[in-house]
Amino acid sequence: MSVPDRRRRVTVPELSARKGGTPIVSLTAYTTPMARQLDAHVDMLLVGDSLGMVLYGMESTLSVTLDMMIAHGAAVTRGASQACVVVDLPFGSYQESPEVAFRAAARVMAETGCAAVKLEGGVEMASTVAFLTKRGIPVLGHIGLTPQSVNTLGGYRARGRGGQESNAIAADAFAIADAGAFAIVIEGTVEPLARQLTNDLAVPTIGIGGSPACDGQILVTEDIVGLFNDFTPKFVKRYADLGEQVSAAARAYADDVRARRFPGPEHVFAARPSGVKPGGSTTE
Ligand SMILES: Nc1nc(=O)c2c([nH]1)NC[C@@H]1CN(c3ccc(C(=O)N[C@@H](CCC(=O)O)C(=O)O)cc3)CN21
Ligand SMILES: CC(C)C(=O)C(=O)O
Ligand SMILES: [Mg+2]
Repeated sequence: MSVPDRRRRVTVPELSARKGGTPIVSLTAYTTPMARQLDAHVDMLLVGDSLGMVLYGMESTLSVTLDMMIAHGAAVTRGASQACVVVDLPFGSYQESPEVAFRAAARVMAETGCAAVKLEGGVEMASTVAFLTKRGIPVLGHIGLTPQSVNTLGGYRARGRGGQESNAIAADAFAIADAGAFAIVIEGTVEPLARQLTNDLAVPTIGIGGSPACDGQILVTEDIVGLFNDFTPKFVKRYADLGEQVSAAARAYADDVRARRFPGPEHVFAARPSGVKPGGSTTE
């Protein structure tokens, strides 16, 4: 139960085929070094627009641009050779029309080398999901707590409490699945609804504050390793405290410099390199 044995990249159809099987394991990645660390351990890497909040200190995901997603998407595909890489379409790049969405998604696919895009929304986005999938762009759906709608939802609160909201989220899920999404992220949604949708949909569900019943799980990597501490959603489990380790390293380095313990002799370029043969030439 550690590193899956793979030589090649996980494909989108392979993710779809995991419905009801071994849970799909997914994490976010925004950079090459993090992608390299995660690649062997997960089935899918998501370049999430959460990078606006996690890497750039933005208040929400609404200010993230298509150029930012493309730069980080390309960085992640350079660091990953095994996991399926999916890139979020940012707010404003796809909501206007299927044609506008296709233009944005085609840039993402061509300029990052990712395998699929993710977009937020339900019934209102179904025609766009169909437009993209029919033209060769696999789409991962995202319903429930959709952070790009934080202003209409009124905050990052759990969804699906109450019959009307529950029915609306179910309609969203079926609309996106019927439109051809290869899987659907269910975020911040009460367990009974996430469980029912997982049972009723033919495509895999990937939960983030969904439920253990989902066909897979996803979290923001910085949340689980303690590198993002502005807020911690209830659905996050902490696996490491790298933020504390970074602080400790910086503190130790600062102490060393101030006490003149660093740099030591081993960190200094000598005037004459030590590897010179007697009487021989150097490569200087
Ligand atoms: N680092 C990070 N992790 C995420 O999971 C994440 C992002 N950023 N950015 C985009 C969205 C925003 N998300 C969020 C943000 C806050 C809460 C949160 O604080 N939820 C509270 C309840 C808040 C309320 O009731 O108003 C909780 O207890 O979970 C949840 C999800 C999920 N996504
Ligand atoms: C957490 C996931 C689902 C996401 O959309 C993001 O990271 O932006
Ligand atoms: Mg996102």
